[in-house]
Amino acid sequence: MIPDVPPDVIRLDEVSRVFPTEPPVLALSKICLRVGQGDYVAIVGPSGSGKSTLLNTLGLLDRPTSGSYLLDGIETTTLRDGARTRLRGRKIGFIYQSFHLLAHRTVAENVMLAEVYGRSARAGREKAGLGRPRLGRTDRGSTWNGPAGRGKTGHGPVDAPAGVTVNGYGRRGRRARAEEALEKVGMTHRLDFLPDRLSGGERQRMAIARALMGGPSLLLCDEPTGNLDSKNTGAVLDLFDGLRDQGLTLLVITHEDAVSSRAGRRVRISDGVLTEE
Ligand SMILES: Nc1ncnc2c1ncn2[C@@H]1O[C@H](COP(=O)(O)OP(=O)(O)OP(=O)(O)O)[C@@H](O)[C@H]1O
Repeated sequence: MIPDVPPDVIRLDEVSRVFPTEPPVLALSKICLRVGQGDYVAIVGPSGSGKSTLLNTLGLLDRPTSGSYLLDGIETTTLRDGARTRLRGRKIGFIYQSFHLLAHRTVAENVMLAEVYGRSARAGREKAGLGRPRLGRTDRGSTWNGPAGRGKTGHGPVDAPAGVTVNGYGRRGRRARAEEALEKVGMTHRLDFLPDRLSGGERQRMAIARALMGGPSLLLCDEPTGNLDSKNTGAVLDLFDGLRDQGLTLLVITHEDAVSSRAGRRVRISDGVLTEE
């Protein structure tokens, strides 16, 4: 009998992305890439080589011009926006260099909000045709107001009384899931702190907890240690090792050898062409 082999988490076949500028830019050129469950892959390459375009494509924030992208065995290139957004919400967590935290929300609330708004905020960006996510926009409150909104009273999804559901999720369950995610990153002692009371390393750990909400199978990280000193970089990399050991798949864009040397695999992009190192 043939054993059941799980599909690759990521399978790209001849994926190209051309930006239709004048002249057009070939940002990704016939990229083939297979990444299995629990793989930890560093993406390196010079500025302008296509790293962010690749990450946006993998994160279903951008569509290839041609080629096939299977995520957990699902062909994504032919999915409609709504289906892509739901798939992204279920399977993918994002971590960025700047932590993109809401300044007036506590640690626990920031993490809880990821579950409430994650889908709609990302959908909004995609619909608006915004390539690389710039979450500073959401920090200013434009997108994060979401379907339930937040009046002047501050009464919004996070504040909703226990038992009231927002977007189909109960507040109490959301709080419990946020605490669980924060426990994974060693942040339960800071649940009710505001982000400005946290160190850089703590902020990034909180952002990692936020990315873990919803139980993604894939973490996409864009220079996750770019704002951290070497001690905090080490702590984040230890966390990544632990997540990989639990079966998460990680792809990390990085310029830092300290980071890429911890990954099991390194791929390089030059002028949109990907090669294994
Ligand atoms: N929306 C866009 N329209 C036109 N060209 C674009 C667009 N986004 C990216 N590009 C071009 O595509 C190429 C790849 O860009 P990308 O941002 O993916 O590079 P990168 O490797 O992430 O660079 P960096 O390390 O500086 O962030 C570059 O030549 C860039 O100018």
